[in-house]
Amino acid sequence: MSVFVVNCGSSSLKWSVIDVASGSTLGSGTVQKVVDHAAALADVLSVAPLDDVVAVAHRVVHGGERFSAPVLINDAVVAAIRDLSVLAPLHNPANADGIEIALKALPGVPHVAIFDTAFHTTLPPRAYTYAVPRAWNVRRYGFHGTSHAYVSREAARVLGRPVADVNVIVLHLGNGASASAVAGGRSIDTSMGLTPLEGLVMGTRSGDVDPALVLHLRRTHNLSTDEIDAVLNSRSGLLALAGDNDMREVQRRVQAGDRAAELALDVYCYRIRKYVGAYLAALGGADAIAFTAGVGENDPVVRARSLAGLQRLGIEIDAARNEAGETVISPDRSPVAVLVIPTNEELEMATQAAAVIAR
Ligand SMILES: Nc1ncnc2c1ncn2[C@@H]1O[C@H](COP(=O)(O)OP(=O)(O)O)[C@@H](O)[C@H]1O
Ligand SMILES: CC(=O)OP(=O)(O)O
Ligand SMILES: [Mg+2]
Repeated sequence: MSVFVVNCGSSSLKWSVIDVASGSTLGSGTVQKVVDHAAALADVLSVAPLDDVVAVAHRVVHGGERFSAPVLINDAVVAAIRDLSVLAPLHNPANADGIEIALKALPGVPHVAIFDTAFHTTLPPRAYTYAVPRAWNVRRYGFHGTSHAYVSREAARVLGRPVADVNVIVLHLGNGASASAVAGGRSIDTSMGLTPLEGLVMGTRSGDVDPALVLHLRRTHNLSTDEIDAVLNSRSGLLALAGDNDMREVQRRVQAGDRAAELALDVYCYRIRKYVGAYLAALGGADAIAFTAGVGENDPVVRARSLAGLQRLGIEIDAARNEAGETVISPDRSPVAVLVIPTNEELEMATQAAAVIAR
């Protein structure tokens, strides 16, 4: 029994076929620079091992107030996902396109939507409430929830303790990046907000800025709302500071003595450190800090710089373990375990989709 997992992004289509019982990947791939989602999916369908597929699991970034758990997809669900595009302009339109195309191509199996926001529906009001008029009906949602859920559970497993007993700070550092504070398996705070723009510095996104920056840009640079949106989401972050959104290239430039790249790296890591401090306080102490996703899993420099100087808080990294990318990169005596845990959003999605169709 396998599940076809689809992550249809704005510029790429990632897919895998996961055998749910064993957790093994029967096939996977990424189509980069997708312009025509229908053509890209048709290509994938011709190579993916779909014989035993019992469901299709679709990643959907924004579930808004409406979706707090995975759902079987029907026309109303697709329409609601499209309606949420204003809150995730980089993600939801492509997610919805992918679903519609896959529904046509694979009409014989149930399709399930898995929402990035779902894991964070446990946030308490004090964490999700912005101090703005209630009538605006805005709040923080949080994203990358599938990854934060999987990695926080894996962290407890590595520590050999029940999920309910451990506090974990998860640092998901991929193209998008977010931190979360997970207490006993429940997300109690996370760095992304109403949209996936808030929080950490990302490849092309600014993360936290003074909200008055937007007003300033409108007034003094005469930029339109759409222009500001495009700059903060697609032309900020590492790309704006270092000239490239890929951390590997930023590191190459740092090595070559590029001062702009050095500052970009410094800003990126310092922002992570501030969130670690905030979440240590929010949790009242953590048992583990887990790095995950492309940068978190592969970049020892970012891991070391983000947590440098935190020995007094019980946080330390063993240089050799960090360089080797071991699972536990803190010294054995360390009160807070620092972990490198490869995320597996595909397995998590497949498992959740299988649970939905079993109901
Ligand atoms: N060896 C590496 N060192 C530093 N950064 C890396 C490395 N490998 C991948 N990355 C970074 O990971 C990012 C992609 O992360 P990933 O989790 O795959 O992203 P996505 O959000 O698309 O799933 C790339 O933009 C790249 O900057
Ligand atoms: C929500 C989000 O930022 O997703 P991604 O990292 O895939 O861009
Ligand atoms: Mg990823």
